[in-house]
Amino acid sequence: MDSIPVIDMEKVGLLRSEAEIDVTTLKDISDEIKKAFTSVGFCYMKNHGISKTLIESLFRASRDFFESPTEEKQKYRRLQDSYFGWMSPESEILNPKRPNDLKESFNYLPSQDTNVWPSKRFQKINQDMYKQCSAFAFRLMDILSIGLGLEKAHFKECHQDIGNPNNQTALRSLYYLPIETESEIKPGQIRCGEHTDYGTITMLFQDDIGGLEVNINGVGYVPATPIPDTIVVNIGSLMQRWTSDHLIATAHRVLIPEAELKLRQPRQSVAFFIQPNNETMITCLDGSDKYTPMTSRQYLDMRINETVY
Ligand SMILES: O=C(O)CCC(=O)C(=O)O
Ligand SMILES: [Fe+2]
Repeated sequence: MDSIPVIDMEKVGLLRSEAEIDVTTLKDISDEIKKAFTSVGFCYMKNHGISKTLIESLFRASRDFFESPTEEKQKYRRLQDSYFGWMSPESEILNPKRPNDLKESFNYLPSQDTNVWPSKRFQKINQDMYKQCSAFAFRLMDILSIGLGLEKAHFKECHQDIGNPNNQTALRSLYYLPIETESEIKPGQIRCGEHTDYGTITMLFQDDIGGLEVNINGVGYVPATPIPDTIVVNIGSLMQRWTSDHLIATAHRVLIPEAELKLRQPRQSVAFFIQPNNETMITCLDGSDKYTPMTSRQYLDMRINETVY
């Protein structure tokens, strides 16, 4: 596979109730998804059933927040030993060989909510989005369990505490600042440096600006061109480790689009980073000893420690 496939989730997405989805349907779709995740590590999903109105509301509310004065945003900044809250522009470096990422973000985990928000509305939209993303994530868990020949409930059970303190699954709104002139950009600086995601799976909602690129094996970096109403879904490195490199966590990055018009525009995206419960042992599912077992939390902490802040 040398491009990112589009998978139709109509029969297994949130437009269907769980009772409507039989194992044969899950098996069929899991074969298709597995093909994508064992080769490209990425796919687009359409007809996922997550409310379009809710997604649009989150993009709008996040943008209002990011475009508010820095002094205002400071009130909601991420506190030490917590992931919840605002992270200022250029505060993260995903590829240490490059200058700081040209982005800022707002992270939400229900269990770390300090109840300090720019507005009740922003909080409610994040809460609702977190719930819908979790519901869709559980559908993905069933599909992956079946696709890998495990009990249907296997991955669901390992993720059942999403939203609770012993699970680090997070919703992150990202804002890539508009670049007024090229002189603002340091040599080698991009919107988000090359990296693989840390967890099980990432669900990414992007606007129409573009810039996300995916390093397909044997092909090189290809654009993950925005396709309206789809989510970009990719495997994280914990899942690659868990499956002894069967499912692959593909490196990706966000460039600054060259087109003059787009250069002066901000870009927005929203990511839902799915993590297993903290104490879940990540032991190679094929019974091999390719990777040393460690808990989901130990693995996440190891990866976070490698990220430069
Ligand atoms: O904004 C994007 O399109 C991708 C962001 C990303 O890869 C990440 O935050 O892990
Ligand atoms: Fe990423």
